[in-house]
Amino acid sequence: LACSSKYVLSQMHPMWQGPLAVPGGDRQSPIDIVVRKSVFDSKLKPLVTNYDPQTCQQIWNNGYSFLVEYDDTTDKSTLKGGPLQDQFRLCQFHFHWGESNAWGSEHTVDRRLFPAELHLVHWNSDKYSLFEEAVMEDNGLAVIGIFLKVGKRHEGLQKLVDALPAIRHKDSVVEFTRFDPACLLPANTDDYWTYHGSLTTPPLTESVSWIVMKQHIEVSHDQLAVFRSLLFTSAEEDVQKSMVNNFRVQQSLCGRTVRSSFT
Ligand SMILES: N/C(=N\S(N)(=O)=O)N1CCCC1
Ligand SMILES: [Zn+2]
Repeated sequence: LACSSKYVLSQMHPMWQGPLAVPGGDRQSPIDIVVRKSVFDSKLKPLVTNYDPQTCQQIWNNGYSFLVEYDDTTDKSTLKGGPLQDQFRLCQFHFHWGESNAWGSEHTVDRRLFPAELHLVHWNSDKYSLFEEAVMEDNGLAVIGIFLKVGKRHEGLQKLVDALPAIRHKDSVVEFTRFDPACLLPANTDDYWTYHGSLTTPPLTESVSWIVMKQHIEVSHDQLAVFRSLLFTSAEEDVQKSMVNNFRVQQSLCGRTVRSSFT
């Protein structure tokens, strides 16, 4: 992928409407994290998350993934520390996964694919007053990426899995309350990689400080199978398409440095 051109065509997943010209295009996501090329930065701090389960509002199928949305009208669920200078507000989290356990994540580590990846999306509430503003700015967003591996059942995830059959079709939404996203964080949140990148779905804006956790979480095969029972398509459409492989292809690093918080 040419990194110098003003506009690059991003190889969007076939499910997405054709190639999309992306402004700038030299700090796109996801990427492969080449561990031996990452640079340890001793100034990187531990992440500080402060999530209030009372701000959890709804879960819905947006036709790309399913999202759990939080009330971000106040600073009740926040992220700070890590590589961040400011305080960020949690607005939603969602996942990307494959049709098989062999692939599904957006980021890779030394080309290693995981069956799924969780993204917790936050926006800079010190500098902006709405997500929609922050999404256009260099330091507007911070997304925590967490890899999922197939193994033991994730008890905290089950409440979310049980809600999925109610949002099988695109644009379906159900109330979803009192869910603490902290239960989805790995035990160790001190070890992470961080780099400047973009959203991995439209509008693909280059406004994201990515924080990719080194430690994965485990979910059961059956829990992932329920993710795959979701549909890309709305109830009215004649042909129903399984919601799988909703990940973007890897983008060029274009000279960026990935920093690590650990040696
Ligand atoms: N692509 C996105 N997040 S991601 N996959 O880059 O974390 N989003 C699109 C609008 C809100 C978040
Ligand atoms: Zn995502």
